[in-house]
Amino acid sequence: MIKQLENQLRNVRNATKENSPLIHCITNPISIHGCANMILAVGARPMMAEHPLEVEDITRTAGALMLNLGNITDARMESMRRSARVAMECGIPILLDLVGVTCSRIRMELARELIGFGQIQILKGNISELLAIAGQSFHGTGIDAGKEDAMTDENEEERRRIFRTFSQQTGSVLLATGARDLLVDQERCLILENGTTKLSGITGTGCMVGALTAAYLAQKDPFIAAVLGISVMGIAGELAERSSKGPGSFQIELLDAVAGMRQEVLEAKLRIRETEA
Ligand SMILES: Nc1ncnc2c1ncn2[C@@H]1O[C@H](COP(=O)(O)OP(=O)(O)OP(=O)(O)O)[C@@H](O)[C@H]1O
Ligand SMILES: Cc1ncsc1CCO
Repeated sequence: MIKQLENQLRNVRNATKENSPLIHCITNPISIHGCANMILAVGARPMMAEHPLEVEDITRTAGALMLNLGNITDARMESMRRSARVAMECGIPILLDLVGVTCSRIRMELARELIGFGQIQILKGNISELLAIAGQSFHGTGIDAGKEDAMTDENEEERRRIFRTFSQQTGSVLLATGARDLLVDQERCLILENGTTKLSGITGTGCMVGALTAAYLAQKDPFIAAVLGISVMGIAGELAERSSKGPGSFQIELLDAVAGMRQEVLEAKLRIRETEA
C-alpha cells in the first residue's frame, strides 16, 4: 500500500504545482489569511470571495471549492448555498469544513442542507464535529474537540464502523483531525499520527488543513487530497517545532515548512497505518 500511496501523493503534489488550480474559499476572517498562504505554499491559487452576488461566477472558474462554517454570517450562508449549487452543476469538487457544528444549531442545519444537495467530496472537522454530523454523541464545546472524543485504540473499531456507514450515506470522504487523524471512505480507513501539540497553540490550523486539502482536491482524488492535506500539515508542524521559539515564530516556520517540503522528507516522516477492513 505504501509504495502505491507515495506515488499517488507525489503525482498530486506535482500536478498541483504544474496546473496552479484556482481554489475558491468561502471562509471565516479569523484564519482567512493563513488559509490563502497555505494554498499558495503548495502551488495553487487562492480566491477568497464571499459576496452572494459574485460567488457563482467565481466558483464556475475554480478547480475546487472550500466552504468553512467558522464565524458564519447571513451573507456567507447565502453564498455557500449558491456556490455549492454551481459547483455541483459544473462537477467542481467541494470540501465542507464543519467548524462549530457542535456549538451552533444554524451551522448544523446549514451543513445538513449542503450535504443534502448532493455529493460533497470531503467532510472535514475535528473529531467532535465529525461525530456530531454523523448523529453520534460528542463532547466538543465552542470550536474545540472534547478530550473524551479523542481517537484511542479502544474506540478505533467502533469509529471506523460509524464513519464508514456515514461515508456510504453521504458519498463523502471523512477527515477527522486531532492527535490521531482519521480518514475514512466507503472502503478504506487510515490513521495518521503526524503533528505536534504546538499546532493547537495557534489559531486556524484546522482551517489550514482544510485549505491545503482543497488545494489538492482540484486533482479530483478526494482520498489522496485528504491524506496530503493532513500529512503535509502534521509533518510541517513537526519541522517547525524544531526551529521555532514560540507561537509567533512557529507560525512563520510552519508556512516555510509547507512551502519547502521535499517529497523524500514527506515519505520518510509519514506516520500512517491502515486499520483492519
Ligand atoms: N495533540 C496533537 N498532537 C499532534 N497533532 C495535533 C494535535 N492536536 C491537533 N493536531 C494537528 O493539528 C491540526 C489541526 O487539528 P485540530 O483538530 O486541532 O483542528 P481544529 O480544532 O479544527 O483547529 P482550529 O479550530 O484551530 O482551526 C491537524 O493537523 C492535527 O493533526
Ligand atoms: C477562533 C475561531 N472562531 C471561529 S472560526 C475560528 C478559527 C479556527 O477554527
